[in-house]
Amino acid sequence: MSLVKLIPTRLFSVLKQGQVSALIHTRSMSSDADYKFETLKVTKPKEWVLQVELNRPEKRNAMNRAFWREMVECFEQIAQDSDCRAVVLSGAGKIFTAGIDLMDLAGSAGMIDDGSDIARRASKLRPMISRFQNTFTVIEKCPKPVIAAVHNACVGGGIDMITACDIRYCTRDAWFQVKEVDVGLAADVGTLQRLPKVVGSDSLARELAYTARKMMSDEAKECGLVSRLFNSREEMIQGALDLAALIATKSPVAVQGSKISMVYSRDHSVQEGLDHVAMYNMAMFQSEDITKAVEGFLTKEEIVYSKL
Ligand SMILES: CCC/C=C/C=C/C(=O)SCCNC(=O)CCNC(=O)[C@H](O)C(C)(C)COP(=O)(O)OP(=O)(O)OC[C@H]1O[C@@H](n2cnc3c(N)ncnc32)[C@H](O)[C@@H]1OP(=O)(O)O
Repeated sequence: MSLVKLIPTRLFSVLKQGQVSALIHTRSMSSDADYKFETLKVTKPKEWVLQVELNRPEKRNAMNRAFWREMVECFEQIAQDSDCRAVVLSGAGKIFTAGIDLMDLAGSAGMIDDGSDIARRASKLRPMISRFQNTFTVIEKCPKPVIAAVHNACVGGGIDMITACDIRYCTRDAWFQVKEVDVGLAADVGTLQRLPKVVGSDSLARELAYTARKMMSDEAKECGLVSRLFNSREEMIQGALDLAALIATKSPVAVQGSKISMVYSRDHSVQEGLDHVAMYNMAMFQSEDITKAVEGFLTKEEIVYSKL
C-alpha cells in the first residue's frame, strides 16, 4: 500500500471525532465589505489576503481616538475571519503614519487633570494605557501573519505598531523615529519591549529611544527592522501582497501555529517554547493538512486547504 493511502486512513479517522473540525466551525467568514471603519480602509486585493490601510491621509494617518479603538475591532475580526490567511498593513497618502494624534494627546492631558487626588487620577490612567497597548497587541495575538508595508515616515506610535507585526517591508525613502521622548513620554505601547528583540540590539534600541534620531531605510534594513527595501510604494505593496498570497497557499494550521509558537518562544526559554509547541502540536499534528501536504508532495497536485 502506498504512503498516500496509509496516512489518510489514520488521520481522517481522528478528524471524524471532530477534534479539528469543531475548531474550524467556530470561525466566521466575512468579506472586506464587513469591515467598516472611519480610520481604516480594509480591502481584499487577493484571495485569502486583506489589506488594512491607515486612512487619514490629510492628517498623515495620525492615530486619533477612533483609530485606537478601531484597530482592536479590526484585528479581533480578522482573527476570526476564516477567509483571511494573511494581512498587509499600509498607510494611505504621503506617509505611513505620524504617530499619535497630538491634538488628542493634548486634549487627553487636559481631561485627566480634573483637580482630583493624584492616586485617583493615576488609577484612571492605568486602564487607559492598557487599552492603548492592546491596540497593537491585538496584531500579535491575531494568528494570521501581518506584513507592515512602510513608506516615507513612520513616527512614534508607528514604531510601536510595526514592531508588533510579523514582517516589515519599506521603501527606500522610508524613515523611522522613536519620537516619544520629544513629546515628553517614555514610549508605553510596545516599542521599548519589542524593538530590542526585533533588531537584536539593546544598544541600538536604547540609542533610538533616548535620542529620537531618525533612522533611514538602509540602516533599518541593516539592523533587521525591515527585511526588504523597494524603490516605490507601488512596488512595495505589490511585494507585500505577493508575500501574503504565498503565505496563504500554505497550510493555515501550520502558518498560524508557527506564528503562535514564535510569539510565545520570543518571551520564553528554549525549553518552555519547545514544551509549548509540543502541547500545541498534540492537537494540530492530527490535522488533515499534514495528510494533504504529503499527498500534494507525492502527486504534485495543487493542495487545497480548508478554511481556518
Ligand atoms: C498612551 C499613548 C501611547 C502612544 C504614544 C505615541 C506617541 C507618539 O506617537 S510620539 C510622535 C508624535 N508625532 C509627531 O511628533 C509627528 C508630528 N508630525 C510631523 O512631524 C509631520 O507632520 C510629519 C514629518 C510626520 C509629516 O510632515 P508633512 O510636512 O508631510 O505634513 P504636515 O504639513 O506637518 O501635516 C499635515 C497635516 O497633518 C497634521 N498632523 C501631522 N502629524 C500629526 C500628529 N501627530 N497629530 C495630529 N495631526 C498631525 C498636521 O497638523 C497637518 O494638519 P493641517 O494643518 O490640518 O493640514
